[in-house]
Parts: sequence; C-alpha cells; structure tokens
Amino acid sequence: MTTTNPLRKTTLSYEVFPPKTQVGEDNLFQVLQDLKDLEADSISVTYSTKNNNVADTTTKIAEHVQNNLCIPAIAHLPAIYLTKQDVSNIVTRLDESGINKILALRGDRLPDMEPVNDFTYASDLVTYIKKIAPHFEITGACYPEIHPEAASAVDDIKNLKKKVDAGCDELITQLFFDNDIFLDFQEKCRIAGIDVPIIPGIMPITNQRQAMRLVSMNETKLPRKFKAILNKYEHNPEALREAGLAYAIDQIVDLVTQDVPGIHLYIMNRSETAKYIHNATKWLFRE
Ligand SMILES: NC(=O)C1=CN([C@@H]2O[C@H](COP(=O)(O)OP(=O)(O)OC[C@H]3O[C@@H](n4cnc5c(N)ncnc54)[C@H](O)[C@@H]3O)[C@@H](O)[C@H]2O)C=CC1
Ligand SMILES: Nc1nc(=O)c2c([nH]1)NC[C@@H]1CN(c3ccc(C(=O)N[C@@H](CCC(=O)O)C(=O)O)cc3)CN21
Repeated sequence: MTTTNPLRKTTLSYEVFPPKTQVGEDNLFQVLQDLKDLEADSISVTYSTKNNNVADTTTKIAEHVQNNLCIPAIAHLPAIYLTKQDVSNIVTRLDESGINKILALRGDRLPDMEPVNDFTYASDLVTYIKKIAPHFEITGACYPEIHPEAASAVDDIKNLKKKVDAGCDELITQLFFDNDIFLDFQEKCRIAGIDVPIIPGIMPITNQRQAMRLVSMNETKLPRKFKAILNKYEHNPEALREAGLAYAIDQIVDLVTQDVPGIHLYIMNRSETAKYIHNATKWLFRE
C-alpha cells in the first residue's frame, strides 16, 4: 500500500489525460512508469466531457495508477453530461477498484450539446457523492481569475463556498501565470470562510499551441515576462521549452516559500516535464 513520507511538508501531484490514440496510450503508460520515481503524492486523470466511454479511459488509467503503481489516483468527474445513474455507476466501479478520490467538476460545456441537468453545478455533484459514498475524498476545482461564466468575483467565491460546504476536502486551482493573483484569491477565500487547503495548479508551458488553447478558453492573464517568452521563442521550440520550464520553476519556488499546502502540475502527459521540474525543486518539498 501507499505510505506518506514524513520528511515531506508540501504535496506534489501530477495530472495526466487519456490520449485519443493507441500510440498516445502506450506513451502514457510509459510516462506513468517514469512518474513512479518522482515522489508523487497523487496522480489525477482527466475526463473529457466529449468522451462517453469513461470505463476505457479515465477509470482504466486511474486503476493502473492506484493498483499497479501504488500511487493514490484521483479520478476527474465532470458531471454536466452525466445522469445520477451514470455517476453512481462510475463511483461504484472506482470504489471496487480501491480508488476513493474524485475531482468533482461541472466541466466544460460543449457548444453543440445540451446539458443533462441532473447536476447543474459541481456543488450538486459533491452533495450527491457525499450521499452515495461518504468515505470518498472530494477535491473541487477553483478559479483564481474568476470563472468565465460568473457574474462577479464575489458571486464566484460565494458559489465556491457553497461547493466547499457541500463536502470538498480540498481545492485545486485552474492554471495561472501570476502568483499574486493566486495569493490574493487565497486570501479572499479565507475571508469568505473557505478554510480547506487550496492547491495551486501550475502548467509549465512547453508547447505553444496546446497552451494557447487553454489560455484562451480560460481567459488566463499573461504577465509581461510570460508574454515575452512566448513572443521571443515562438519559432524556437527548444528555447521555449527551457524558458517555459524556468518560468514554472520560478512560480513554484515563490509559492512554496509562501507555504502553499501543495503543488499540482499539469504535465500534459510529458514525463520530461515532470522529471525536469522534480529535479529542480525536490528539496523544496521536504522539511
Ligand atoms: N483541473 C481540471 O482538470 C479542471 C478544471 N476546471 C476548471 O475549474 C473551474 C470550476 O469548476 P467547475 O467544477 O467546472 O464548475 P462550478 O460548478 O464550480 O462553477 C461553474 C460556474 O457556476 C457557478 N456556480 C457554481 N456553483 C453554483 C451554485 N451553487 N449556484 C449558482 N452558481 C454556481 C460558478 O460561479 C461558475 O461560474 C472551471 O473554471 C474549469 O475551467 C474544469 C475542468 C477540469
Ligand atoms: N476549462 C478547462 N477544462 C479542463 O478540462 C481543464 C482546464 N480548464 N484546466 C486545467 C486542466 C487541463 N486539462 C486538459 C488539457 C488538455 C487535455 C487534452 O486532452 N489535450 C489533448 C487533446 C485536445 C483536444 O483536441 O480536445 C491535446 O493533444 O492537447 C486534457 C485536459 C484539463 N483541465
């Protein structure tokens, strides 16, 4: 079984996504093997709202992480297109596989698909999971730059408080490139009475196209230093990767010195990214 290292004071988790091709899947299994040596406290596996075959994707990968690698797995569960029965089936399967950690999400809307409406907000899903499987540990997502659909920052934080009160044990943030925005958000959450750990999600930018898709979808603010890297190394992938990793490492050093409870790394299925960051920051995670 898994054990916690008493010398560690800050948790480190990695996020991977189920690939669309067999080649991608073979690669992911190799990536997971590489992650085994990188002191992961957990590995989370995403679930795309476009995908309706969760058993063969998220669940299969999470089971491998939990039972073959013996690293606690977190299964993402966006419920916008799921019925209560779907959620109940997924939770039962996870439970049978020894997985009891879920990232409970509403998830992204698809332009051409009507929501099912069994779960309107992630808070409805949190309430439901707590009811059917109270022993599950539930993580919620949060958005330091305000959710694009929220009417205001105040509304968004009030909604986040409802989600936490429904039963979140911790929160993971959306990616951001300006630590001051995170620290300010964390303080506002504390003032609002949200007192669960808030784990910053950091995405090292090593590939411009992929990064820009997420940045535009989420309306992420790009600081001057970050924009300069993207502009200067637009046509130089090796330099972009080095500078992108340096930027992420700088964010992590700053956050850990501000005593964040953990770091969640969006590694986009690249073990070189995880190895590079782990090697550059591993002592920061120890007492
Ligand atoms: N780490 C990851 O893998 C993922 C992160 N995310 C991000 O996490 C963020 C938050 O997460 P979700 O779980 O998707 O949505 P959510 O249900 O927490 O929030 C969605 C919108 O509904 C509002 N809302 C939430 N609860 C409400 C309530 N009870 N009453 C009225 N309004 C309410 C929120 O203010 C927000 O505008 C999203 O911005 C998303 O981009 C989403 C998917 C995956
Ligand atoms: N709005 C939002 N939705 C998310 O699902 C999400 C966030 N934000 N922010 C943080 C992470 C990043 N996530 C990701 C990012 C990329 C892929 C992915 O599958 N990328 C593939 C296919 C992209 C596609 O065509 O849809 C890739 O090759 O980039 C999955 C999850 C999940 N998370």
